[in-house]
Amino acid sequence: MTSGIGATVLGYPRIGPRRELKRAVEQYWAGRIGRDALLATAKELRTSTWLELHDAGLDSVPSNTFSFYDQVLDTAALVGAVPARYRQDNDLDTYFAAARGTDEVPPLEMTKWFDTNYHYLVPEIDQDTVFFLAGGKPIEEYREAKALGVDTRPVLLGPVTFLLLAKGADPLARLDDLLAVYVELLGALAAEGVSWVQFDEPGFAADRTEEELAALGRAYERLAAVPNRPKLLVTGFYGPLGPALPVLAGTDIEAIAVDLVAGTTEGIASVPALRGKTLVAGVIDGRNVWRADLRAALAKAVSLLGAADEVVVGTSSTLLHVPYDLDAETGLEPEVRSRLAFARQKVREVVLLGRALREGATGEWADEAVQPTAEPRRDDAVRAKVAALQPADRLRAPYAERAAAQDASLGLPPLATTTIGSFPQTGEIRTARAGLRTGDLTQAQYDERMRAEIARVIKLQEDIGLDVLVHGEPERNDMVQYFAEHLDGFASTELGWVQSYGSRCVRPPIIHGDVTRPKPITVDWATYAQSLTSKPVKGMLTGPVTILAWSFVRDDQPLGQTADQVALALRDEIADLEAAGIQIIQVDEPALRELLPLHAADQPEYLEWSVGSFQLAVAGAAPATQIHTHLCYSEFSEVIDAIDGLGADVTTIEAARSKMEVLEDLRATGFSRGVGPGVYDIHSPRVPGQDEVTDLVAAAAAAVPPKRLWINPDCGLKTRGYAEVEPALRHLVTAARKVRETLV
Ligand SMILES: CN1c2c(nc(N)[nH]c2=O)NC[C@@H]1CNc1ccc(C(=O)N[C@@H](CCC(=O)N[C@@H](CCC(=O)N[C@@H](CCC(=O)O)C(=O)O)C(=O)O)C(=O)O)cc1
Ligand SMILES: N[C@@H](CCS)C(=O)O
Ligand SMILES: [Zn+2]
Repeated sequence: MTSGIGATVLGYPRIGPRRELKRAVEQYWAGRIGRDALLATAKELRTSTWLELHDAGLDSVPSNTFSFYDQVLDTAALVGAVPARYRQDNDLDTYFAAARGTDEVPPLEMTKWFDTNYHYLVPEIDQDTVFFLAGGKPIEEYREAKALGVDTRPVLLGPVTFLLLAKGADPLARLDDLLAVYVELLGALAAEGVSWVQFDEPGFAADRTEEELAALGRAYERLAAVPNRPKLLVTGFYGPLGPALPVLAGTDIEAIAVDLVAGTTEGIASVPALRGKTLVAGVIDGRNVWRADLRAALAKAVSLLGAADEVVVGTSSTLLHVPYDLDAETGLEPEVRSRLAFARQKVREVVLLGRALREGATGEWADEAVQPTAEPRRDDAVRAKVAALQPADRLRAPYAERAAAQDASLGLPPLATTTIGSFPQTGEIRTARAGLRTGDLTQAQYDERMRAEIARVIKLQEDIGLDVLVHGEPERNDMVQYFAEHLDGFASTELGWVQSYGSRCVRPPIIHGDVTRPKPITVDWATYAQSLTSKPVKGMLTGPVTILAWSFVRDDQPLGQTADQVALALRDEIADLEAAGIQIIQVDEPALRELLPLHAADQPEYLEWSVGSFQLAVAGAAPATQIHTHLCYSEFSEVIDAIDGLGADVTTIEAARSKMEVLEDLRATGFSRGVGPGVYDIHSPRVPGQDEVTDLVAAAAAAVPPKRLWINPDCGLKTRGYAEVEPALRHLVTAARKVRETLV
């Protein structure tokens, strides 16, 4: 009755413990290393991952979790669905062209991967897409691991989720054609001697229609019917599988993995078709960094014994979203460290639990399970403030009153031009920050360099002719981490890198206790910038929802309570900026959509606390202070009402990359305040031509009254270089002027 799968993790980080892949890929793009050197780095990373997971004692080790950029693009490449316009001399360059665009063609659209801070490239699938087995990545990686003595379990993005994530005319209608490729692939994997294959179907952790559920059932019936195939494990992480669980259980696959952190054990035992299958109980949190309560996790797994033929232990999701190794961190306070587990530590938790489930809760497991953990930092003053909050604390003056006060004090033209905040993070800026870290620069020397950079950026914006300026955020390593480093209740890591998209990584801070602001954070930089120009300079803050979304958040109290603590800190910061003479303040909330629960039933509660915390942060601002917010990286149609509810005076939003699709949503909701749909896609190195930007500005002007329309890029410019940014911003300002001239 052994399943042969046993304790396992559903996926693993791939960027490298020291971001080796990021460096190699970026050097390859810059032409500084060749293809062989890049491939060698990739191989070393895969090798060390497989050996580490194998040596740690996992019963089954996943493969094909490596990616040069994104697993969804990998899947498109595997099934021959990379659009022909990206074709280059070789497959690797075609792949990177689709990810990053070329001088001639923009890249594939990129958007949020479920409710995470990872971003995937959106496949384009329609009736003309010709699917075929175009690559052998899963087979090659299986062979590579086998040569090291590790018999792995290839992981594939499931065919139904792949189509659900695609854009085009009814991608799901192409399921049968796509399945033919998966069938061929399963045959090829079987011929290699593969014993298990994992199919990820996270699309089914969200609400799905009957038709989509039927497609899921049909897909796995078909794959299970392949003769002499490997055994099939289907996963559905980031939430409960809900009605998809009986559908999958009704097929002839061998195993199903359930997320028992975002979901519960409820209802699982009542799916009779699970008997005869293996259930991978995802009891170790793949998304957060808290050390598991091993006894509670074991109890959860034990409660499912009998629900299936066999129950084994796993992570709740892939470990892609957590850092590699807690042991690499040297600066964490012992109390905080005692509460944490990163990917490597989670593997150990899985191994220990697997043994405890099989052999009994004794020995090493028992010792580990009773290790004490520290209590979270407590601040009674902030707790009392949150407890005493009233609805009025989240209310601003009516918009009409605010708009009149702002018109009078700011006097901005129609189609006012601005940027989203950051200017390029140049090598010099990053070297200066590295110098501050190592002691090569004193704090005073570092501050001086940042001021010089701010002065340069202000002069450049004046020269380009922008209407509302920014200080450029040179002093920020990241828009969330920077604030975390200046607030109490947060911890930062040195090497806790997590992939955000492609080669771009973040180090999510850890909110381990009550949050307070010891002193003003941004005021000196903003006032210095304002002192250099007569144009208004926007103060720049990150909002409470985004700070939570891009951090690892304590799980011992409701998220709304933690968000309100962060909001109170930001409210004090806004008061200090206003007092220092800053008239426009932007509070970025790019992650508002990201945290939206996947199930509609859970969404109202989320929207209440998230919108409420933003309102709490900004509601202390005077009517004449113009509050901007900025959103990007997502489809926003689902939360357009919530965006309205934030009560910002101006909302800048990503639009260029999706060719202004958001304008239709804005029109449909009757959005009545200032809005800046992005007219420059900053995710691509490509500089948009003058006519292209002018066309986008004209399209925006046709959809939004000129007085309320702002002209800006899609997002901040920190990932770009000046060679691209300067001409693009000049095109943007010229486009705004041209369209302004057409207004009567
Ligand atoms: C807007 N986005 C963000 C998201 N999440 C965030 N937490 N932050 C965001 O801005 N999610 C959605 C989007 C898209 N995502 C990203 C994510 C990441 C980047 C990005 O540019 N990341 C940088 C790292 C930024 C950083 O922390 N920089 C530090 C350290 C820099 C560094 O590598 N230093 C070197 C030494 C210096 C040198 O020689 O260069 C080192 O440590 O070895 C800093 O500036 O101090 C990345 O490089 O991946 C963009 C959008
Ligand atoms: N102010 C930030 C927002 C990014 S979403 C920036 O400009 O980088
Ligand atoms: Zn943005």
